[in-house]
Amino acid sequence: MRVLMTPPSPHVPDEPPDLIIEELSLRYGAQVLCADLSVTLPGGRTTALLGPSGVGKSSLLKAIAGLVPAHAGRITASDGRPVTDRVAYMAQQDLLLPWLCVLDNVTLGARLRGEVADRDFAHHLLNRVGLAGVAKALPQTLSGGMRQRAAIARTLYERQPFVLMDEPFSALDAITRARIQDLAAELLAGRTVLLITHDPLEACRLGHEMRVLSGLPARLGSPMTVPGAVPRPADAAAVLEAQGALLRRLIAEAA
Ligand SMILES: Nc1ncnc2c1ncn2[C@@H]1O[C@H](COP(=O)(O)OP(=O)(O)OP(=O)(O)O)[C@@H](O)[C@H]1O
Repeated sequence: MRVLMTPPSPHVPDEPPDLIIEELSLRYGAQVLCADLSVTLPGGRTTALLGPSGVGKSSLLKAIAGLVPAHAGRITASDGRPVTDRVAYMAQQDLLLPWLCVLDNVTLGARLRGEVADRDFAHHLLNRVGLAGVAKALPQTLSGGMRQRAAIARTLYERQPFVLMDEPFSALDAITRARIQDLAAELLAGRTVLLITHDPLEACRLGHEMRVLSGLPARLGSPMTVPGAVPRPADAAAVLEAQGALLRRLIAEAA
């Protein structure tokens, strides 16, 4: 029988590092996405990042992960250690390897690092995301939402101090989404998380702070916060109020 409680994570640092972005400039050829962008993502907290399509949210995430080169600027950790080799990154596309079963996709990072895979933890995660019955299935036999849950399990399996998630719950139905959001909040406690979402309610449920990226070149609005511990109940008055305020800010920024 698989354990039902989350095993203690050996990788949560005592003092989760801040992620510090200084004077960052990102470009694709002549297209300038951002210039002189500076922000500190607080250690051990989840920052929800919203903004119009095409503003550069995914590119920012990829730059932090080291997948897109910065034209100028610095991305560092407050503990002075490197960032890119301590990042768990979940892209918009699930990037599951089609020739590996779900379980082997979840433990892929360990295999790539030459570590012995923690199969108990992987099974635990698959159980928690509702995929215990398809651990041995190939990704192409799963629905879009199931594939996304497998990718979430793979990201949570990594237990890195920095977690970057690009619209991780977008393919999930409303009930599954709420359940997996709760699981993510539980397992991401103590991590420094940047979560891209287009859903103001999701941002207000999961974010210790919310930021809106807008404009060309893009700039970040001041942080918004909501009282209460995450994950916040979707129907809490403070969450609904913040959701409205966030939506108004998104509309104002788009005008
Ligand atoms: N590899 C690339 N080469 C050239 N241009 C790119 C590349 N990736 C993204 N872009 C462009 O950069 C801009 C920002 O894209 P990005 O995907 O970062 O935006 P986004 O805010 O994440 O959008 P969405 O919310 O739709 O996912 C867009 O104009 C996009 O076309």
